[in-house]
Formats: sequence, C-alpha cells, structure tokens
Amino acid sequence: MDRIGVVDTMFARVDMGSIAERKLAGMEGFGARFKVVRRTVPGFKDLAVAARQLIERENCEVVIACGMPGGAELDQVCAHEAAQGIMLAQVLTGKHILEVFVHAQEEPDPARLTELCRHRVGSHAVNAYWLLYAPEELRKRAGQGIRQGGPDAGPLPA
Ligand SMILES: Cc1nc2c(=O)[nH]c(=O)nc-2n(C[C@H](O)[C@H](O)[C@H](O)CO)c1C
Repeated sequence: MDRIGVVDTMFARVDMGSIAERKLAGMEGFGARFKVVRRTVPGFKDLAVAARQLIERENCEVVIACGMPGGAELDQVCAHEAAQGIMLAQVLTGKHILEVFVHAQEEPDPARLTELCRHRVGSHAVNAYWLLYAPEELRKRAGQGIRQGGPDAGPLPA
C-alpha cells in the first residue's frame, strides 16, 4: 500500500496535521490504495528531517509538511531557514514535500486564521494526492492563478 506522510508541529496554534489527515481520509483509495503516516515535531525547523525520515524510513511517496511561523521578525527569518531545509530534503530524497506554512501574521483574527489553515492545509492535501494519483488534475489547472488559503487570483488575460 502507498504511504502519504503528514508532519506538523507543536508550535502551530492549529492542529494542522489532523486537517490533512481528515482530508486524505476522504479521498478515493484511502485505506485500500494508500494510508497516511503522521508525525509531529516541536517546530518548523524540525520538519525537514522528519519529512526525510518519512520518505526514507517509512517509504512515503509524498509528504505534507505543515508549520506556522509566528509573528516576530525572528520567526520570519527562521521560516526562511526552515523552508530551505525542506527544499534540501526534497532534492536529497527526490520526492515532493509540500511545504504548508501559514504565517500567524497573514490573518490577525483567530477564527479567520483557523479557517485559512483549514483551506490551505486541505488544498495541499488534495495537491499531494493529485501529485501521486492524478497529475492530470494539476495540469488542467496550469496557469490558472490557483491559491491555497484564499481566493484564486485567476489567470491573466491571454
Ligand atoms: C524562533 C522560532 N520560531 C518558530 C516559529 O515561528 N514556528 C515554529 O514552528 N517553530 C519556531 N521555532 C522552533 C524551531 O522550529 C525548532 O523547533 C527548535 O529550534 C528546535 O529545533 C523557533 C525557534
């Protein structure tokens, strides 16, 4: 059975991993064709190695790496470093690791931030599934200004 990895952090103020797990549990083939392997790490700098472990030790085909950068300037610098680590892990493993970061400062209202999280994590869970099983769904949407966590930007005029 295929495996899709989900890793999230204790630092985040929303249970992002569970959103991804629930979304994947509703996709065709869950439990029969693929299962989800879940890990949680302290913070976003710990995501890259956990994602690599999910790929190399747990045989995950694709990983969703969820993190929430805090609002301080230091958090933004660290988010950039964490993102670089995730990119390195992708190159080293040759597998997709979808970096799903929701910056606390994207939305000051807590309820809206939670909603943004739900939308972004859910959308990337579907993207991970499509990368594995339905790349044509991604191809259909090429250049359409698709966004995760907010309204789509839409395509520019031809
Ligand atoms: C400054 C900082 N900011 C964040 C953050 O905004 N979001 C997050 O998930 N984690 C943060 N961390 C913790 C690190 O990612 C990491 O967990 C620790 O440095 C231990 O490796 C740190 C250290």
